[in-house]
Amino acid sequence: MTAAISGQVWLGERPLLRALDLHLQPGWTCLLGASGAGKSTLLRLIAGLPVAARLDGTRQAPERIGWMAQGDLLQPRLSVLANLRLMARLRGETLPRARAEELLAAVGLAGRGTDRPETLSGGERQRLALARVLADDTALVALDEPFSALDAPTRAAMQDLAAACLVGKTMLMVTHEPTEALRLGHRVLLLDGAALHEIPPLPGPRPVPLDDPQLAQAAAGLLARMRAA
Ligand SMILES: Nc1ncnc2c1ncn2[C@@H]1O[C@H](COP(=O)(O)OP(=O)(O)OP(=O)(O)O)[C@@H](O)[C@H]1O
Repeated sequence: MTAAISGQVWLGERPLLRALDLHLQPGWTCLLGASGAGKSTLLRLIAGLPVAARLDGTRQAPERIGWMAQGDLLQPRLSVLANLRLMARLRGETLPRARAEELLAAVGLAGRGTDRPETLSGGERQRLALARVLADDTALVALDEPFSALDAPTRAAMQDLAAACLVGKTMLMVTHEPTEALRLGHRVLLLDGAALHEIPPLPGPRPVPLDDPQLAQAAAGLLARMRAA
């Protein structure tokens, strides 16, 4: 087990989660739910980030956690390479240049090291954000709708790339997209009625191929369940 959180989560007098008992294992756990249900709050609680809500319970998580969100948090004045090496620099460490170049190549950004973030497309910026997560090399990676601003083909490509690059780590990802949750999720959770509900994952390796005949049907079923929630 990489991380765990249990107890109750309260937003003032309103319970966001009543009998929370979540244990995260290596692989992808995808978290869905209606807007305002508390997905980002739960993710941030696990990541140890500030939230408006209060946890009455316990949290167990690694000291350092990777973070990837819709906003890529790139520093506009720094080059691609410098952005990639920034986190290590802030910790007083050095990410060797050869390793940084290797990571850029792994995410399809070979040769872009001296470019500025403004010259990257939305998909390329998220590739760089993924490389930064890989550079951090944390056991747990929290992802808050990281691909939701991307067009459909770029989004699918990022799902494939993230699944390939993050093998062996523990990922908790908030998403609004049932297909994305089912493609990546070894475990799929729906937050509804202040409780987490297990959605049966699809069989086979991750990511589930886009043309898997079971994917569209399962995604339609999950969407219907989300609409009824
Ligand atoms: N800074 C804050 N101050 C007060 N209430 C907040 C704050 N941040 C979130 N909330 C409230 O906490 C509840 C859960 O918010 P949260 O962002 O976790 O939901 P979510 O499921 O991630 O929603 P979405 O899918 O729209 O991002 C919501 O009712 C929201 O209004």
